[in-house]
Amino acid sequence: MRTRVKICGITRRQDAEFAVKSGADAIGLVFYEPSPRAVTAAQAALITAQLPPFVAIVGLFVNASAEMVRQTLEQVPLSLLQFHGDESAEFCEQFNMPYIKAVRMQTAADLTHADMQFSKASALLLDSYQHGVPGGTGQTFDWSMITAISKPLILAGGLTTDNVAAAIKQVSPYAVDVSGGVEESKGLKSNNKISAFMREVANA
Ligand SMILES: O=C(O)c1ccccc1NCC(=O)[C@H](O)[C@H](O)COP(=O)(O)O
Repeated sequence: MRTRVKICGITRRQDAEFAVKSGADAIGLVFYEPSPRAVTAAQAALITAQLPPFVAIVGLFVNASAEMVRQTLEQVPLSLLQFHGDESAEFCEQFNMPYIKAVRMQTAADLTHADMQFSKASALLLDSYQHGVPGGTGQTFDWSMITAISKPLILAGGLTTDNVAAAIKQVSPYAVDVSGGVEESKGLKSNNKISAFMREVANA
């Protein structure tokens, strides 16, 4: 099966459109103010306004209030929610929307525990653990910690054109998620890097 691609941390409309034109299955919008990739709901509405159908628009939240998630949902046509903080399963499930739970991998047990705890998640997204940094670290983690789970697995954390083929070969994820690896500078994506990344995934 083809490996899906999500390009996360999009802050400009032209980057969203180029990602989709290049074959990305999903784009991610970061609704977490301390991030250099943060967007407001109003910006996100503009970024996504002209996107074609059948592309998933994923809204990323880190320990946001339920009210903030609801307000964002009112303004942005999100297909999926991504929770990248310490949210409980109960919190994630209250919006009656499909959701992805991010797991910051320190040990293999983190994955098996999250698989059970977030039994209603559409997928688990595995990211690198770095103390005090919720995500977008640009760091890989030890993929040998990954074991089979009961739901689709999205591999993230430090993926680039140089390592994504090896990652797919070793992990066989449902999808890969990239942010820093396709940027020219924080928050600004590079068309050349997106094209090269998509080529590597297609050939993997
Ligand atoms: O991108 C951020 O700044 C960010 C901040 C807080 C939580 C998550 C964040 N990003 C998540 C992602 O973009 C990716 O899903 C993932 O962390 C991989 O990022 P990267 O290692 O840069 O490819």
